[in-house]
Amino acid sequence: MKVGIAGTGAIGLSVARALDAGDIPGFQLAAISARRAERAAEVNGALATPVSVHDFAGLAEHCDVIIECLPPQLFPEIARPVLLAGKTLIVLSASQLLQHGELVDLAEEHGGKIIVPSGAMLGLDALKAAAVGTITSVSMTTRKPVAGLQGAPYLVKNGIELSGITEPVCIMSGSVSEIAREFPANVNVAAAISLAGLGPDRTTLEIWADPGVTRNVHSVQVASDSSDFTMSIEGRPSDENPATGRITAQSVIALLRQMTATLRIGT
Ligand SMILES: NC(=O)C1=CN([C@@H]2O[C@H](COP(=O)(O)OP(=O)(O)OC[C@H]3O[C@@H](n4cnc5c(N)ncnc54)[C@H](OP(=O)(O)O)[C@@H]3O)[C@@H](O)[C@H]2O)C=CC1
Ligand SMILES: O=C([O-])CC(=O)C(=O)O
Repeated sequence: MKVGIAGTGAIGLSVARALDAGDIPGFQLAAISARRAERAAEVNGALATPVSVHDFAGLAEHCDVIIECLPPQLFPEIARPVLLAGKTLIVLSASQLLQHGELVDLAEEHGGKIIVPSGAMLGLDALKAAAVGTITSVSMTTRKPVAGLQGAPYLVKNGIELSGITEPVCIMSGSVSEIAREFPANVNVAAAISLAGLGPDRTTLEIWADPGVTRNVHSVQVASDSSDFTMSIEGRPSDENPATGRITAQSVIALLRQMTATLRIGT
């Protein structure tokens, strides 16, 4: 299958390299999309087999599977042409699905598929299994280094300055739906958890800026009629973007490998 990568930053570049190295059987990197021609040239320079560069419509036309690794606000621009063409869209900016439910309808109408990888989170398998029964509560806490939150629209709008903090500060708490509107680049994990479990209105979230952590730390507590469980992950930052955990790109590679695997483990 031909893969197109939209956005070649921390996640996109890592996945492009794995495809280029032949580490994902059954999938071939066919095209990329970049904001700047220099970036596209830089990425192609790092690949053994350079690929063509397209705009989003071109990726939709030339590829079977398109991996969205873009700044969150561009999500509808890539999702529309891909889903209209009935192709498969792998979504990293998962928070955007909460605001763009119409794109799921578009996929349904045109035979497109939307896949949200586990990304920087764990335990989506157990949560989906619990959701077959009755989940009573899902509560999540995310702690981030201050640098990972700088520039978030909510902080800018409310004039919240975090650079001098010496103690952890709870920046916002509420439902995932409420928080996703204010922190689009910081709640992809929470969005995926909510979509796998109780839904964004009933999944609660606290976001902390913590000067004592150097990694994103996500903890989730689940209560259900089949099981109660607690999950926690400390993601090591990627080299290219300290706000993005290194495991995120690895999760996409694992997802692609699983799509063609004979032996498949986990939900
Ligand atoms: N689901 C999950 O668990 C996780 C999801 N994410 C999300 O995944 C997404 C990607 O993350 P990450 O790779 O770290 O982000 P980066 O900022 O590292 O990369 C984004 C890339 O998109 C490029 N880009 C910007 N505009 C365009 C455009 N118009 N056309 C093509 N490319 C463009 C940027 O180029 P340039 O540098 O030139 O602007 C950059 O190379 C983000 O939304 C992030 O929030 C992140 C971590 C975990
Ligand atoms: O932990 C990460 O790598 C990124 C993150 O918080 C998110 O996108 O929700």
